[in-house]
Amino acid sequence: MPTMPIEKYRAFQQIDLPNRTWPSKTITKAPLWCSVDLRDGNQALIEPMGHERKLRMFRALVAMGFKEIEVGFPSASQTDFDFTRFLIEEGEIPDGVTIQVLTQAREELITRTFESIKGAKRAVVHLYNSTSTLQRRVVFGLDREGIKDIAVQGTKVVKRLVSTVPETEIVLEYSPESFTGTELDFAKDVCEAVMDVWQPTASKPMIINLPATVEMATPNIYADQIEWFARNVKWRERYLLSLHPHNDRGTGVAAAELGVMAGADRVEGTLFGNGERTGNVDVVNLALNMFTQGVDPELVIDDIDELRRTAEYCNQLPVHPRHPYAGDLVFTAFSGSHQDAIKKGFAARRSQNDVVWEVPYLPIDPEDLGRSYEAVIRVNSQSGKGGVAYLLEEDYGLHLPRKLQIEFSRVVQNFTDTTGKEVSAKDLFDMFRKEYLEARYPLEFVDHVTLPDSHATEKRTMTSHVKLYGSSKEVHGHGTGPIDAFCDSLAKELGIALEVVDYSQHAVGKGADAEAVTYVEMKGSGTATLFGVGRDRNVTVASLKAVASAANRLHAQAAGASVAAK
Ligand SMILES: CC(=O)SCCNC(=O)CCNC(=O)[C@H](O)C(C)(C)COP(=O)(O)OP(=O)(O)OC[C@H]1O[C@@H](n2cnc3c(N)ncnc32)[C@H](O)[C@@H]1OP(=O)(O)O
Ligand SMILES: CC(C)C(=O)C(=O)O
Ligand SMILES: [Mg+2]
Repeated sequence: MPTMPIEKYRAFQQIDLPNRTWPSKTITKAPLWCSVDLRDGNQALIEPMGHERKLRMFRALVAMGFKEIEVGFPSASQTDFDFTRFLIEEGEIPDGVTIQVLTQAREELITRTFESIKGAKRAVVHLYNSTSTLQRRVVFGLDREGIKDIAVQGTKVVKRLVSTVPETEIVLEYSPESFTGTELDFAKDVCEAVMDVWQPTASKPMIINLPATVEMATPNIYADQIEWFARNVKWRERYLLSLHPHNDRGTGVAAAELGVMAGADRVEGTLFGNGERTGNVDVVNLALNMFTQGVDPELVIDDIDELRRTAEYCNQLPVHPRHPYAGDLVFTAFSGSHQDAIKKGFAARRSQNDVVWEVPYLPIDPEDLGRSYEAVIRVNSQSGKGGVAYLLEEDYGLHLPRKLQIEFSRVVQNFTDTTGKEVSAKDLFDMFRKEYLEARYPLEFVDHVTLPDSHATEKRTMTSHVKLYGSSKEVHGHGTGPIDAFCDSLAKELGIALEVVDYSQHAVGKGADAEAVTYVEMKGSGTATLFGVGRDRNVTVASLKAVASAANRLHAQAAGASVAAK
């Protein structure tokens, strides 16, 4: 017994194209892009764009470098008509940019459409009628000839009206709407009939747009349909073959890519895939896919966050946090092993000065899209030491030794496991500060004086002022350096036995603001070691503070708590 009522559905029929060539093609050049945000995207919105939102979107599309922009369906709404007039009358359309307007193949609608484009230098008049078996039967109640006639009559009207806009160069675009549900021989028949009326030439080609109005099959089938069409429909050099994929099966981008491999010249789509139902094909996704293959996408997408804000404002719809390239979380790694690999990838790039982008788990350099690395690594309970260390390094300039990374990540893990929450870089630094830099109880280092030794040996005597359980004390120690001497004084005068196992130091900041950070790994009376960290403008003071930090942490550990947990 099937789990679902499969008897209600039929498999899409394969296309008979045994010698298909598209599977071995590579995309080496960007197609002509046409944005349909202001029409197809707009018609799918809960609240269609008004003038102000349309203009903001139009300007963003122009700034990106779109050369063709479908600005509306002027015969359908006064807003779209007025907007088209506004663009023309206010000189908003830069040279090299062509507006496109959609119309059904109905005379009164085409006439109104022509009224909307008067005065434009160039305009694509996009004529459509549905040709699929289903729509022929249930929507139009017409046979093939009847449907072809709608297309032919519509084209004749367009041709006749060209003389009403003498200052405008008209390009005809014809869409056999619901192409993917149309028999290929019939799509050919209709499109050739339209071409017979329009008489395109190689120097003045028309556009034939083959929409996956509804995505009905796997993307290879769409590619087969496109290749079949390009090979079998006459006058290939007299028309630009355009794709208009929708995303019903979630494969709109794949369909467009395979369609381009199959010979398409042009792609219609929207920013971030807004559009009817599951959307139109996402042109940003497509363009950036090309970019990651070293192909010039011929669209500027260097501030993807701003572009996303524009789309979200105009469409009044959010872009999903995991949306390819654009989502808030797509350049973010929470998981420990990914963070570790990304951190190493960045370090390798820095040391090798590589031109070619190769960082594990990051298919594109976020900086190319105007996104910073800051958000790349984020820390929650799934994260490891690498992510924690990365954030402290990137945001606070702290280069934690590897063993300290492991030690501190336990403190972080304890917190994230308990709260279940993400921790920001600032949270991490606060934890680090409390755990190490502010570990001042019971021992606080106050200051020190190093005295020249009267016996001219290598050792020196150092007097330090400390507080122990809040009481000021002066202690004296002997050693080859300040750390050595300080440990000596702590052991002899306060009974705190400490041994330095490892030591490292680096500067944070530059010039007058520079500070030293010292990390000391120390051993108390037991065998386990732990770290102390000190920070100060004075290099020696930073080291002595680090020793005190370690002493306090050993004390806290002996008492069964981390300093941060107190
Ligand atoms: C796949 C796509 O995205 S196609 C674009 C769809 N976009 C839109 O429809 C948005 C704007 N549309 C509208 O505002 C309206 O549909 C209008 C103003 C264009 C037309 O409105 P109406 O005149 O009320 O007609 P409606 O849209 O209901 O169309 C239905 C009629 O047009 C016919 N029709 C539909 N599409 C076409 C077409 N492309 N060419 C010719 N006739 C068509 C239908 O067969 C139907 O005819 P009938 O009334 O004789 O049964
Ligand atoms: C008007 C046509 C091209 C359309 O939007 C579609 O078929 O999806
Ligand atoms: Mg569409």
